[in-house]
Amino acid sequence: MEIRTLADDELRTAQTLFMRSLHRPPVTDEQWELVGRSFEPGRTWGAFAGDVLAGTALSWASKLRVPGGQVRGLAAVTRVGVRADHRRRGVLTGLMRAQLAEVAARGEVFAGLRATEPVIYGRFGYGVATRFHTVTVARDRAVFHPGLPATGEVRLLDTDRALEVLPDLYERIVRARVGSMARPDALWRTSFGWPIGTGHDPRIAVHTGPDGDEGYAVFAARRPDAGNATLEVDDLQGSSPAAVAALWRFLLSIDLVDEVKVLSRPVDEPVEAMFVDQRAVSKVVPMNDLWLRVVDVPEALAARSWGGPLTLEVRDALLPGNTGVYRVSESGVDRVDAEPELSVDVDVLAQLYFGRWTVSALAGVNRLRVANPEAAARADAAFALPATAWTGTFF
Ligand SMILES: CC(=O)SCCNC(=O)CCNC(=O)[C@H](O)C(C)(C)COP(=O)(O)OP(=O)(O)OC[C@H]1O[C@@H](n2cnc3c(N)ncnc32)[C@H](O)[C@@H]1OP(=O)(O)O
Repeated sequence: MEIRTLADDELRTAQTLFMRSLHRPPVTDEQWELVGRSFEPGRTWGAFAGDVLAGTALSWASKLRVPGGQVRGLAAVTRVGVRADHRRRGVLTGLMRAQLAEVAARGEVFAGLRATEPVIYGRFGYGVATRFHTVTVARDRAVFHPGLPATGEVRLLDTDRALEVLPDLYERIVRARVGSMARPDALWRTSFGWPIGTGHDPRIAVHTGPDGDEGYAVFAARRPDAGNATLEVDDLQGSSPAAVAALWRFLLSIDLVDEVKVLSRPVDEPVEAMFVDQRAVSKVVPMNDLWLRVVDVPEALAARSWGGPLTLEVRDALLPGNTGVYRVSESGVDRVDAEPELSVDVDVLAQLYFGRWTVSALAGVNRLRVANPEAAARADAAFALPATAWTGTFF
């Protein structure tokens, strides 16, 4: 099997392979006009069995905001697929190894992805780092609490104008949010259900408050055969609770709608508390958000804030340069020759990094090793975050 980055004239074959692997038809010529521009140079991998392209994976250059507020390079991995007649022969394994080496060579500290199936990526060192809630509100019960902020105005934008407004607005909104990622241009253009023949017809609402644009929602109506529609909101972002509330007010004011379903909200957002009758929130479904791979362990440890000192061992079979014992604290990170208080595999580090789990919780199910109960408490304090992380971007 030969594994190498693809040339420009091989990208459409790779796109077709990926679409087929998700049981979707190849892109049309018209769609390719758009999709063809969403590959970043030198970042699309192919695995060849003889002349046949058997598998592919790509990444986009992005950035991730870590605990404490610093940002570091993130390879946003997507369009992973292996031909149905070449599965379970190590094609993905070869692609993942090559891609991780590439990401490390680029100096990107993290790789991240959204997984179709949770069993695929743990073996390559990825772990679920953040979670989100899909929230559905029934319109007939949705009476807002009288104290809920009601500020500003909402206007609808067409797609072209939205592509000018939303990228900057998004970057401003997430500036303070730990776990958020920068959205590559390709993502805005292709992965947002923009009308590229999917039958999806998204509309865009922007909220303006006293200081200008403060939030937006991208939504589309799914109409059942009989009755009113469900408004499916693919993306809702606001710079403050007031901006988010204003967008909920707008979405729930739209006629011929039974319910509003927002795909991704932070797990600690008090949506129920917006309503007089909290049963207005008819469904909350917890989901995996970002699958994280720490590619450069010392840099990732140095970039984030710590709630206390800790001696931590990390084991990484695929990128063995990461394996070692680290002393972390607010004043920095050193490799040390010492007995660790906590030992983790690199996929477990990903699950601790943004506070998805506590060390004590994972010790209870043997996903890591702590030297003693006091060490578990110290490690909990070291990893603790003041606020829940949320990524909230699909790619
Ligand atoms: C970020 C994204 O783009 S997510 C999209 C991922 N793509 C898809 O889901 C499309 C459909 N699926 C596929 O194309 C392929 O089945 C892939 C990419 C998931 C796996 O590719 P393969 O080349 O078959 O994987 P590979 O042979 O390297 O498997 C490595 C190991 O993972 C296991 N594995 C891989 N996929 C799965 C799965 N879906 N379920 C269970 N085990 C799996 C294999 O059994 C193998 O384990 P083993 O070495 O113990 O036997």
